[in-house]
Amino acid sequence: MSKIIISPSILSADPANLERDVRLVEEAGAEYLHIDIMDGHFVPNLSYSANVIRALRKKSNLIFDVHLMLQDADKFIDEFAEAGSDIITVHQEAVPNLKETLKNIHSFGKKAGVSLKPGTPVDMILNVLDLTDVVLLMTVEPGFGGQSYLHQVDKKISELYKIINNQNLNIGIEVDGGITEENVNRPVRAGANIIVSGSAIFNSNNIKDTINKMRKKAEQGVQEREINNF
Ligand SMILES: O=C(CO)[C@@H](O)[C@H](O)COP(=O)(O)O
Ligand SMILES: [Co+2]
Repeated sequence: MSKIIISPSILSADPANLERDVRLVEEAGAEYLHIDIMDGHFVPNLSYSANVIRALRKKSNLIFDVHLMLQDADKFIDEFAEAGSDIITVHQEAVPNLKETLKNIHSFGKKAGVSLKPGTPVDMILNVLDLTDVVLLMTVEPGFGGQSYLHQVDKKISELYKIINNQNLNIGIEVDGGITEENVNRPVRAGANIIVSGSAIFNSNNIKDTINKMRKKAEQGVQEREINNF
């Protein structure tokens, strides 16, 4: 069974209680912490800076999964690496020379991710898969938490899953946006193994219970995938 990784997105955490909320998801068994960085240009919203990563690094042993929604990501890789990121993901749509950016991320000893907006085809990253540790498929338009999952991305997830399997590559497939315990089995059935979830986790009454249920439902998705031989 391929291991499911849960990456709670702190965009939906309580900004006045970030340390507490990060501790809650860590105690609940999450493996990653998803940190959205927005610049108001690539996406019409602003969020955290590297300072938040630097501060949380002292408080948490979670794997920091940093999603850069920046028009000028290349300018900031060194800063986000130094601040304590473990995985640094850039958007294919925002980076002029993706190969060089991924090599730069690796030069800091970090894992390199590439993200695609819902409308960007998988073809756009086929030439960089050998430099990629994680592909982050957006299942909403990037910019905001609390949106609804776009089911049309399911096809793209299974397309990528087949490519990765056929080429025997060691690349995680991460999905981000609108994921809840009710729908998580769908992207997993299609091939995803890293699950980002913000509002469904942080707005729930019982974070631990929600993460446990989400993981269980995701594991069912893995079984369904294996049975159907997707
Ligand atoms: O990158 C983004 C949004 O651009 C996400 O990581 C959101 O933070 C996910 O939030 P939910 O859709 O799960 O509420
Ligand atoms: Co994100």
